[in-house]
Amino acid sequence: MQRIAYLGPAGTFTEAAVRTLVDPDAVELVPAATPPAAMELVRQGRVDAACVPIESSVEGPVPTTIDALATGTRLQIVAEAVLPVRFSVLVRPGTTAVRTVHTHPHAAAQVQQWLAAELGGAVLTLTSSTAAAAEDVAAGRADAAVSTALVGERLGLVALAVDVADVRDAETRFVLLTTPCAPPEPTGHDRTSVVLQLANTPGALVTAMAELALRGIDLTRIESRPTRTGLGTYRFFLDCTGHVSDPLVAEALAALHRRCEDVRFLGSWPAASPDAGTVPPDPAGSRGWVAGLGGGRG
Ligand SMILES: O=C(O)C(=O)C[C@]1(C(=O)O)C=C[C@@H](O)C=C1
Repeated sequence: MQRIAYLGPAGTFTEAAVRTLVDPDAVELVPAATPPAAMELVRQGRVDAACVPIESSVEGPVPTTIDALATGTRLQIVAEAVLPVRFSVLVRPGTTAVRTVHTHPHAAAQVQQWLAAELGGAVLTLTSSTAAAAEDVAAGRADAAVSTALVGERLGLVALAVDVADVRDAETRFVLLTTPCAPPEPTGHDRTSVVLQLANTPGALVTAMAELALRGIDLTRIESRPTRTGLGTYRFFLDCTGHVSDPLVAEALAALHRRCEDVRFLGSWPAASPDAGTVPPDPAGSRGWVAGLGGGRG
């Protein structure tokens, strides 16, 4: 039976995400304390894959996830899920006063206005996940948790408020990671991701991005993170539409490989929403034209 690690404990949004990506009855789900810990289990061969949050529509990237993708042995994204994120504020039955609130940093950022308005005096403590926060409430270590309705039911907590979110329609993207493998077959609505290490020369980033732009490939996300080797030294995370087997994407990746000090391929996988678009298939037949020149044609 395949073993899949996820950001636990049971009841996190990440568990809900992994359940949409794999058949939960056909795999063993293994909770891990943090995204890097889940990813390390894959690197050590102790699980077959890991599901971790990577991006929130409100808070942007999940730094621990993307840093762990850029360092250590390479892992590859093979699938993604995008889930709507709505929080419940959970307390033990009979709670009358809330002096302490526990939650995950991304959840805190998504409910800060609500917390200020409704539980202004309460002290906020950050936890490794929303489910860990709910476990703290059940164990009496906190008065309230910003968490999921599901985990509240599991732990016998009651909701002080449901559907709490400063920003309506917030979503989080989760990815399923494995050791390097042949990417899933292209679907026509795929996403490709790389991490670039660029020389510190004028125009290095803009020329790297131009390799995508000139080929009509849509850049869907760009992120920079410090390499931690000195001030002002960053690596860049680029997501674009298309699949490594699309000739234009392959050409762009080859060009990036020539231009950059290092390119780490993070995978090509089916996009969760079809808005990922497609990459033009070389409509002018330019590749065939060049190939023909070698044979004296054209
Ligand atoms: O704590 C959880 O339930 C998670 O799955 C993590 C996570 C995140 O890292 O963004 C997922 C979605 C919410 O935005 C809050 C927390």
